Amino acid sequence: MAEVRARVELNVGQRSHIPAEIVSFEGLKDGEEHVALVFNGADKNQEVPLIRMHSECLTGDVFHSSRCDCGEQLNECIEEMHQHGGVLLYLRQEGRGIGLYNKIDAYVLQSQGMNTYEANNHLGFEDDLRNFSDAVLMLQALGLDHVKLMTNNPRKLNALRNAGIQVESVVGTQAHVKAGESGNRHYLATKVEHGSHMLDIDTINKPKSK
Ligand SMILES: Nc1nc2c(ncn2[C@@H]2O[C@H](COP(=O)(O)OP(=O)(O)OP(=O)(O)O)[C@@H](O)[C@H]2O)c(=O)[nH]1
Ligand SMILES: [Zn+2]
Repeated sequence: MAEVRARVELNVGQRSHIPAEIVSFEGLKDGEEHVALVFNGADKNQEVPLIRMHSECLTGDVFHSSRCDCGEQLNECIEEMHQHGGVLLYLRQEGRGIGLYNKIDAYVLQSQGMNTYEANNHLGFEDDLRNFSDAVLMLQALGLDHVKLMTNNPRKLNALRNAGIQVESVVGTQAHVKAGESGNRHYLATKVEHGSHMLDIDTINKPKSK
């Protein structure tokens, strides 16, 4: 069991124009400072709020790196939740759980020709070290057991369903394709082929059908 530690208002988004609340927790198990952003009081006002479990990506979320789509997904999610309400779980799972320095080592290998999963394996890590049990604790602490889930990753859906959270529907994020040699097309294609992500990279920056 986890519980809410503190909850306070702040404005977020690229122009700091979107009202939200940030929530911290007691009793999480990973030892990481995961937080939730709540939009429009959705945990209290909505029976089945939209949620997203966003894994931290410093290079994408903060620096908008061309190597991935994380920052664009984060902005898309914040805008969507501004419109419709929702709960964004920001999970401190940098590099799919291997950490920032290891991810940078993986980038070095990717620059030499490996794909994202091969690079992880070469460094001695599994494809994906994330588990979502703290995310489940956070949802439970917020009293959420019925949700709509924003993701393209079937592992996240399965993790919630296996933990007894009712996922009523899944909403995909857009394909945020960045062209060129330093772009993320290969990264996105690898996620589809190897990670079973439900992403149509030929829909470039258009909403997926839901
Ligand atoms: N190890 C490693 N991690 C990466 C790499 N690129 C991005 N990440 C991490 O991947 C995580 C995001 O996971 P993704 O697989 O892109 O997407 P997802 O969160 O599983 O799925 P969505 O919900 O659809 O976004 C973040 O923690 C990033 O830091 C990479 O090349 N190597
Ligand atoms: Zn990223």
